[in-house]
Amino acid sequence: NQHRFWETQPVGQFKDAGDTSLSEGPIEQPTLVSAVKQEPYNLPALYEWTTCDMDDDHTCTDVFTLLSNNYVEDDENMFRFNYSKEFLQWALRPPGYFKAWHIGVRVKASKKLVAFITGVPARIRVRDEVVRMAEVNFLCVHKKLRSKRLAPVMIKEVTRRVHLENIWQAAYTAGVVLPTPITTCRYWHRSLNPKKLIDVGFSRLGARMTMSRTIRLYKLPEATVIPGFRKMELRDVPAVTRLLRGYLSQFVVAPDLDDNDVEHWLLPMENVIDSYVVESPETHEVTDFCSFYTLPSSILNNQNYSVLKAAYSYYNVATKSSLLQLMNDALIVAKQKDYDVFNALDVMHNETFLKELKFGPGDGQLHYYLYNYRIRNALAPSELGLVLL
Ligand SMILES: COc1cccc(CC(=N)NC(=O)c2cccnc2OC2CCNCC2)c1
Repeated sequence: NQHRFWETQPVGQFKDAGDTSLSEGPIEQPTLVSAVKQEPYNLPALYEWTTCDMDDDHTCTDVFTLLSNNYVEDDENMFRFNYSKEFLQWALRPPGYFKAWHIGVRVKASKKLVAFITGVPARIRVRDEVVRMAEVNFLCVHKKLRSKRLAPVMIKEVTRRVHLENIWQAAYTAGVVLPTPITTCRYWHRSLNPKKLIDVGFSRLGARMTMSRTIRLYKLPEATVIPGFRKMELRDVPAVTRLLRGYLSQFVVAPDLDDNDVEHWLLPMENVIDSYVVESPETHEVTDFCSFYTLPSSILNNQNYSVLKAAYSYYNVATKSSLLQLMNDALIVAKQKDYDVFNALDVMHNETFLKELKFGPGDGQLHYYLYNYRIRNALAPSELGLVLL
């Protein structure tokens, strides 16, 4: 009965797999917003709903602390995602966001924040339909409250609040298999600081490899190589939007980004999002673009280090350079900025550079899901053009 909850939801059900009579698209039709349940779902006695105002520093600190101590860990419980406050404010306040979708659960007596779930609005294209969706993320229940069936009520509550805004679909990811993934990605890691990665147990010294040989293997040039490679600026937004829309149009599922979205999601912010363009020295045209976001992980028990500084590949478009050369420059910049590791999923055209740039396969998978939208056959990761934070 581990999928007891998901069998009640409008998502692709395992029993429907292979049923070609089921059409692609919404599973349930929208209702009138006035027909949506107006009051929040019931919580267990001692708890209350709270809307987390991410503009308020104290609330932001409460959210940061809950996630820092209770959010996703790797399969061996050696690392835990440690999103920064600035990152959370960026991730949760895109154009058109709803404060009501930043949902917390507090202990009535102490007001302690013990659970969290969020949605942000996004326009996601599925084949040639642009669908208004919620990107649901940061579902977290305090370690001491697990198995109280809080997660299903958190999911129902964010769904209810999304319905109140007349939005009927959602996109989300998970490291676990739920009904039913639209695609399953592998994640890959490129060592930048192999000595630290081996010391903290993230990587292991290769067979017949010495530490000095390993350090040499992952060594990168001090400076980027592509002429005209520079940090993205506000004036680049229209060109980057054009590049991105052109590139993403080839994927089955991808965000439908306009200038406003690109300005929010891709303008560089220190220790949150890094974005670079290649401006042709001859024509001054912007021909390529690469980006990565900053998501450190707490190292749960190591004498010498407490934080793993990790970069996560975001959106990259190469039209004049090769994607290989462009990502090599991204690695060089990440190394310059003292990142320990550069992570990427095998989505979009990423598998064309992973092995050649010395990425190694991670030991887990990331499953992508759509809520209330059926995709007839699961996609290959290379058909997916969506990266969630
Ligand atoms: C190294 O520290 C970790 C701390 C917690 C979990 C994991 C493994 C893991 N689950 N990694 C990913 O999900 C992952 C690997 C590569 C790229 N993006 C990823 O996840 C992103 C996107 C989904 N939301 C979390 C961040 C690693």
